[in-house]
Amino acid sequence: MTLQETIEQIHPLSKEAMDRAKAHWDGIAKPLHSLGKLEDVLIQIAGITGKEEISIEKRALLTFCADNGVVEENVTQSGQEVTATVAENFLQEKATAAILCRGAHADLFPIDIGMARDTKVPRYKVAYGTKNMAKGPAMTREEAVRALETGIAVAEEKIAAGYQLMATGEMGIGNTTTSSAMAAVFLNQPVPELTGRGAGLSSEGLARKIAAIEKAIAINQPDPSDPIDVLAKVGGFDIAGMAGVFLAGAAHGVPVVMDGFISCVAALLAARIAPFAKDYMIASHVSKEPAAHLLLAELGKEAFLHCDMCLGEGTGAIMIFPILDQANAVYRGMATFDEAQIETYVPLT
Ligand SMILES: O=C(O)c1ccc[n+]([C@@H]2O[C@H](COP(=O)([O-])O)[C@@H](O)[C@H]2O)c1
Ligand SMILES: Cc1cc2nc[nH]c2cc1C
Repeated sequence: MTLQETIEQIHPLSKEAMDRAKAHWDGIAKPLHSLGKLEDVLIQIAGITGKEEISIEKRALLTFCADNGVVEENVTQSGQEVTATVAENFLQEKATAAILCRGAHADLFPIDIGMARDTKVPRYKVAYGTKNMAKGPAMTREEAVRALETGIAVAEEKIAAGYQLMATGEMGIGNTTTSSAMAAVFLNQPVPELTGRGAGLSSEGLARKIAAIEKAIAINQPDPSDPIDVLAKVGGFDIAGMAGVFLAGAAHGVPVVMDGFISCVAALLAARIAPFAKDYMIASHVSKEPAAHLLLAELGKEAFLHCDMCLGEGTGAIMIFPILDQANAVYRGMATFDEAQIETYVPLT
């Protein structure tokens, strides 16, 4: 579907399915709501799919790989060539996300949405990297829409293949610089408060990164009320691809798990494009990057894990798959009050 068609297909969650899922939890022989957020997330998934039964066995991690022209400003610890190296390692189970996917029974799909080099990673390239946003717009508006629609198309491909749960990930040297820029515009907060050390940076490097972001915002003047303008001027192709996945998941009734800082920025971009898309997103962890908790708060999301992770690739999102599985095992397999011959539990007030 096009971006516009996708936006038009995004509706509120099914309240009826959520009521049925809640009633199912309440009938299970254990104190009411004693699995807390684990109960809530399955109720959310019921609302997303419209079904009381939860099926999340077939799951995919979509990891968008892209390069960022702003690396010219010396805002990263490693060189741009690392993007391509790690991206190829996804295919050989040599990157962290690949190992975690194996453990969580998830299929990993790396996607070249805009790397500066060609690799063996499936090519959905919008361009060979973005332009340096400290000197002008990172991409054209047309490229921004095409990158969003690439994410939508990849997600739709996986949904058509039967995937029931999707996670978002990225790989792109320099993408914490673009993410901090987008976060500063969307949250209307000072750049230094939203900017961290990314994949590792000295204090001088951090100062250069803050200056580059401030310059990019000053020269491009992104319009906070126009999310695609913000993406085009100070964003990246990986962020656009992930936002496309959030939008497609919402349009097709498939839950999408958020990852760390960059993924949270993509989630906020999707929510600014289509506000109901928020309800289809599941938060996983709180990244160590300073803006992560602010983005989650803005989205009204609470994460399961606080592990100070800042690896990206979708690693935090995959970490919650076993947690969701355990919750679903209880939801599916536990005896009800009737079966366990326990009188209905009445909560103390
Ligand atoms: O997901 C996060 O919260 C996160 C935080 C910091 C860094 N990263 C990863 O590190 C890379 C970006 O870091 P940098 O310093 O090059 O902007 C990129 O490939 C991300 O996957 C990821
Ligand atoms: C080695 C390496 C692996 C990564 N994975 C995600 N971002 C990364 C950045 C670096 C530098």
